[in-house]
Amino acid sequence: MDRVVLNHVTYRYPIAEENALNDVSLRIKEGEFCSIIGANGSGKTTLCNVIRGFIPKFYQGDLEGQVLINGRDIAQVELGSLATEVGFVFQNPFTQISGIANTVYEELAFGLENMGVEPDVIRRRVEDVLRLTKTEAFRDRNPYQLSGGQQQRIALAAILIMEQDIMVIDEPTSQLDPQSTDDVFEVIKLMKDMGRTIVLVEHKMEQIARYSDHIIVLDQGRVVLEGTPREVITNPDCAKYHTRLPQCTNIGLGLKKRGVDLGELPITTDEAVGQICTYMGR
Ligand SMILES: Nc1ncnc2c1ncn2[C@@H]1O[C@H](COP(=O)(O)OP(=O)(O)OP(=O)(O)O)[C@@H](O)[C@H]1O
Repeated sequence: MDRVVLNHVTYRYPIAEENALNDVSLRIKEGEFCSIIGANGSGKTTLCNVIRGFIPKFYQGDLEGQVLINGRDIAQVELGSLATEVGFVFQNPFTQISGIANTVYEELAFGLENMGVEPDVIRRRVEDVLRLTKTEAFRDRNPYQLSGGQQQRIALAAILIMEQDIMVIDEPTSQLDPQSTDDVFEVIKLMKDMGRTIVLVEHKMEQIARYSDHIIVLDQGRVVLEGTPREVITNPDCAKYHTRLPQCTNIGLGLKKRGVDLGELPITTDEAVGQICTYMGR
């Protein structure tokens, strides 16, 4: 089943001179990990805002085309109802924290309490999510006193607990160090393993190559490339759209130029290590 479908979506912000999205058509299947990449200003956040219904519900402007979430046209769906199907996390976790919870435990319980979920069920779900996201150590800490990486994991835990099908996650690691980035990707992978559909905007190509099922490349509001990580990353046009290739792919290309052919271009470190070992007869 397709969780997200866009048919010929074009959108222009109020008083903007250019369209932010131009005739975008795409499909994101149930359980798929789909990454959106592209240069600054290519329309990634705008696309996220379309999928979570903020365009056209909060943003005015001209929207053409059709957006289906779980088969329903969002033009006919209330934002409140959409919020039960689409969860989202954005770049700055600080802005996601409710500001009224004294502890991480209360922060995680907050959304469920608002929905009137039974206290026993809330306790069980909070415990489960703390365990699954390996954030038990923070349970009694004030969310504002956590580091950026820890806050981002709590922001992800807070949407995981809501049990929506579709997770829209926009540049969650842009302010994080490498270890925190890995921790955040582990939580996103956990969401995928739990069957959630992931729509991720990211610039970190190593992680995108490793975790995604599908990559969509945007350029000036258009879908210019899409496919599996291998199809997109090894496409010679990929770099043209101001996307960086994974380091191991660059190394593969560099070796090829010097006459060392490893076979298929590696897109992950593990692949590169395997190919180099084979080449060296190890
Ligand atoms: N609220 C707004 N009003 C008018 N124009 C906007 C608004 N938000 C974004 N835009 C414009 O729409 C286009 C797409 O912006 P968007 O933020 O979706 O790109 P992006 O790919 O997410 O960029 P980045 O990587 O910098 O976050 C840009 O030209 C941007 O200037």
